[in-house]
Parts: sequence; C-alpha cells; structure tokens
Amino acid sequence: MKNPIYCIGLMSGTSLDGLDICYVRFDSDTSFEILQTEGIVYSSVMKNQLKNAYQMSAMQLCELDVQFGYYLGEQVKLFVDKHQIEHLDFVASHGQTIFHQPNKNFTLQIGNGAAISSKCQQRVICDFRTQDVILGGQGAPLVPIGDELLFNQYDACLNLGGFSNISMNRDGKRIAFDVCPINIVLNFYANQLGLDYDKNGENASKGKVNQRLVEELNQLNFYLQSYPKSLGFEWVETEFLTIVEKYDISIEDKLISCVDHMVYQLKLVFDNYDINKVLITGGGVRNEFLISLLKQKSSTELIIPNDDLIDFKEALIFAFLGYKRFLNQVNCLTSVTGAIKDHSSGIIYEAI
Ligand SMILES: Nc1ncnc2c1ncn2[C@@H]1O[C@H](COP(=O)(O)OP(=O)(O)OP(=O)(O)O)[C@@H](O)[C@H]1O
Ligand SMILES: CC(=O)N[C@H]1[C@@H]2OC[C@@H](O2)[C@@H](O)[C@@H]1O[C@H](C)C(=O)O
Repeated sequence: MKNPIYCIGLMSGTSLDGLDICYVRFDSDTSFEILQTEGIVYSSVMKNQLKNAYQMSAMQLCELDVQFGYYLGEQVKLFVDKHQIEHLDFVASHGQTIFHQPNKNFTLQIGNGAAISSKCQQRVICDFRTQDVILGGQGAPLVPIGDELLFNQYDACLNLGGFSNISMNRDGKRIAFDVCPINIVLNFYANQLGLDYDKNGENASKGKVNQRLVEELNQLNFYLQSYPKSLGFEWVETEFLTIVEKYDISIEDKLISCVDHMVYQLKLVFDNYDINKVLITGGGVRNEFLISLLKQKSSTELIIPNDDLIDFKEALIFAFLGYKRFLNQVNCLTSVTGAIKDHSSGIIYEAI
C-alpha cells in the first residue's frame, strides 16, 4: 500500500453556505492529520444558481454541472497555490446534491469531475453516491465508514448540517441514517427575514412554540420508518414545508417550532439507541439556541470538538472515501445504505 497519501476533500453541503476544503494526510486506514482547511463562501449568484438548479432545464443543468466543476477546480488551484502544496495524490469532491431519490435509484451531485480535473490538473475522484443507489442503497449517509474508522472512540457521531445524520456501531456493524432536516429548514425561514441563517438561533428564541405544528411534524411518515433511510430537498419541499406553511404564524414561531421538533427527533434517537455520549459536528453546533435546548431536554453528553472538525469533518471524510476508492477498497457499507453489497464507489478522472 502506498502510504502516506495526501488528498484534498471538497464538500458542498445541502445548506448551500459554501465550499469546505480540507487538505489531509492519511498514514493508514485509521490515522490522519488535517494539514490545511478553508471555507469559501458562495457569492449570492452562485448560491441562487445552485438553489434553483432543481428547476432548470436539462440543458441549463448540464451547463451548470460543467461551470460548477470549473469553479471547484479553480478553487483547488487557488488553495494549492496559496498553501504551496507539493504533495497531492488526488482531490475527492462531493459535488452539490440537486436531486436525491434513492427509491427511484437516482441521485445527482453536480460539479463535473472532468472539469475539476482539467482546471486544477489533478486526479479527481467524485460521484460517490450513484453506484450505491443503483445497487439498491440509500446513497447516503456516506460518512459513517469514516466515523467508524477515524472516530471510533465515540459511541456515535452526529452531524448537524443541512440535514442531521447519525452513525454508530450495533452488533458489530456500522449503522446510520438521516435523522431530520436542520439548517436547510432554518435557513429557509431565516431567508424570509432577509438573513442567510438564524445566527445562534436568535430569531427562533423570540418565537413561541406551536404544539400542534410540532406534533404534526413529528408524525411525518419518514420518522416512522426504520433505517436505512435518507432525506433529500424534495422531501423538505413537498412534505415538511407543506405542513409548516399551513400554519398562519410568525416566522419566529415557525423557527422555534421547527427547532423544538428537531430536538424532539434527536432526543428520540438518543433514547432509542441508548446513546450516552455523541460527537457532534456541522454548522448546527454553532446554533446556541438549538444546542442549549438539546442539552436541556436530553441527558446524552454532547461532545463538541475543535473548530476544524466542527466545520470540516465531512470534507475530511470525503477525502477518506476517495482514499479508499483510490486503493480500490470498500467505502460504501451495505449495513449503512442497504445496497446489495459492500462496494468501492466513486469515479476517477486522471489528470491529463
Ligand atoms: N452561529 C450560527 N448560528 C446558527 N446557525 C449557524 C451558525 N453558524 C453556522 N450555522 C448554520 O450552519 C450551516 C452550515 O452548516 P454545514 O456547513 O454543516 O452545512 P452543510 O455543509 O450544508 O452540511 P451537510 O452537507 O451535512 O448538509 C449554515 O448554513 C447555518 O445554517
Ligand atoms: C444526498 C445528500 O447529499 N445527502 C447529504 C445531506 O446532508 C446531510 C445528510 O443529507 C447526508 O445524508 C448527506 O451528506 C453526508 C455528508 C453523508 O453522505 O454522510
């Protein structure tokens, strides 16, 4: 095996706040060191294009796929130059999820790998989810194999991103699933107040919980299903927001009711799976109101790591998925996604 391996992980998450870049060295399957990180905030033009992509024509979407790929490649180039990176085996890119319907065997992440590679002149590994959904899996979450191998000192790992997902070991196997939406919904309502996001949950904290709304949200069919299961924007739009929008209440009341619902769902998972201690990462960790409510309502100990791990754990783990793909080793677990077998997923574009 060729170790150490140096790679860059790129994560463009569902919250659409920007691009997370993580340069990391893997010394083995279980040992890594983060060498550099950087968060690039998207311009409002870029954000709107990505946000509206699901409504574009096929031709417009193809164009955006390539343009976004060039953009990602350019960001890699700037990052490599800025940090004078000499060792780089590959770039692993998640891309931006536009559609995610695993039950119909499709999921789409744009940010064309060939375009990234041609722009930054590096080997690129991308498209990590498609093979899994074709093999009958959920195609998400994919970070759990990284949680298992790189963060096995924790009972469970919870990510509070656009959606929240959790992973843990059960009977010697890794299991994982998406829990509920978080920032994708909170940002939607913050946008209606003219904000990118509800900083520290300040607006939510001014609202009054609407119990009927919370109860209705808690009865959504997704919550009754057992794992493997994953969420996509389509579900938020057609199911979640449709319910919230039936209520003629203030934005602050919607925000706090959604937060109350999220805390309820997270606590339910902690209780159902007997989780005593959980590592939590993702931008939601910075939402003081959400975290204080979670601490108040649940006795599970929340372990909050350093800033690099809060913000870049997903980019790090996509680099790790790339590492496993590069070595032609399993990076998608059937115990997590429900695909017919464990497999090594991702498309490799060599630098030309
Ligand atoms: N101080 C803060 N207060 C409240 N929310 C915050 C704060 N800082 C960040 N956030 C939220 O975190 C979001 C970014 O989180 P993160 O980067 O984990 O999302 P993501 O990359 O889209 O995640 P995923 O891929 O898991 O969906 C922001 O859009 C915002 O909603
Ligand atoms: C389809 C898709 O992009 N899903 C994301 C999303 O954001 C969080 C949650 O929903 C998770 O399922 C997944 O991302 C993480 C990085 C994962 O695959 O593990």
